Amino acid sequence: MTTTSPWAEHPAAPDPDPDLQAAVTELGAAVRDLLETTVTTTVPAGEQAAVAAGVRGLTARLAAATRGRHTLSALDDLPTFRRTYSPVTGVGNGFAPPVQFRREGDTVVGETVLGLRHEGPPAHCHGGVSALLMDQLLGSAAFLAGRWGMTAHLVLTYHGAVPLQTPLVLTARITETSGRKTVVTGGIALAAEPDRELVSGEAVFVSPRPELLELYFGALTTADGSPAPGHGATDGTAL
Ligand SMILES: CCCCCCCCCC(=O)SCCNC(=O)CCNC(=O)[C@H](O)C(C)(C)COP(=O)(O)OP(=O)(O)OC[C@H]1O[C@@H](n2cnc3c(N)ncnc32)[C@H](O)[C@@H]1OP(=O)(O)O
Repeated sequence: MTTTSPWAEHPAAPDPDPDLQAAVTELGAAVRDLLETTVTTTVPAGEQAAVAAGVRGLTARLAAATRGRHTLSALDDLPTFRRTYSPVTGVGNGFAPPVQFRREGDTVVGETVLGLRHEGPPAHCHGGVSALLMDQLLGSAAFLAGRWGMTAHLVLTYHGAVPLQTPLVLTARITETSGRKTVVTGGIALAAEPDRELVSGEAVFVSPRPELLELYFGALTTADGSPAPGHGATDGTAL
């Protein structure tokens, strides 16, 4: 398979600690419920203030040990793009629906249901959240075909409002490949009406030239402090 991923030739990390994976997944789910409930609750002010104090106490417990932005989580792996905290697919990210994408022939498909934490117009998805989903969907289609890249161009058309709390289907396919560039199209539709796209779009993904890879990712380390696969230790001048 032709690949444009700078990490594809590096060995995948071993499977993560199952206890940590389970705990992170459960914490992500609990925070997801919390986020959704904070934007839907109608309990009185005093009760909300009391809950806020409790949440701050829990946050302090988690803050006892944290990582910086140049350190991958212990659950993540670049060669396989295991990304636990993605705002779209990450089981550990409470904002994420989360949605998982899979290949079906030459198409990439994902199903999801959005919540009120994703609201823009009342009862409907925020246009920026649709863009977030589309970026990840189209990027995943490139990745699942072995062609990783960063988003260089993303154009969307909003044909119809995307309802919350309603099953959705996301589909995408590659339309063109050339050198480091991959062009992908796709859309979001109701699961009940998969042929009528509410959002459609096209994106160009470009695997960055080596100088940019070094600038963006040169300082990355794995959770144990080793240089991330594909990157040597740097002087820390990466962005
Ligand atoms: C499971 C994993 C799933 C992953 C999904 C992830 C989805 C989310 C992805 C993201 O959010 S990435 C974050 C948002 N994007 C960025 O921050 C990228 C910012 N832009 C850049 O860093 C650079 O512009 C970029 C790396 C995209 C390209 O820089 P390069 O210097 O490597 O590209 P270069 O100028 O050499 O062009 C290489 C090819 O791409 C083409 N190209 C570059 N920019 C383009 C553009 N904007 N539109 C169309 N084509 C473009 C360019 O014409 C050329 O085509 P040809 O080879 O045919 O001549």
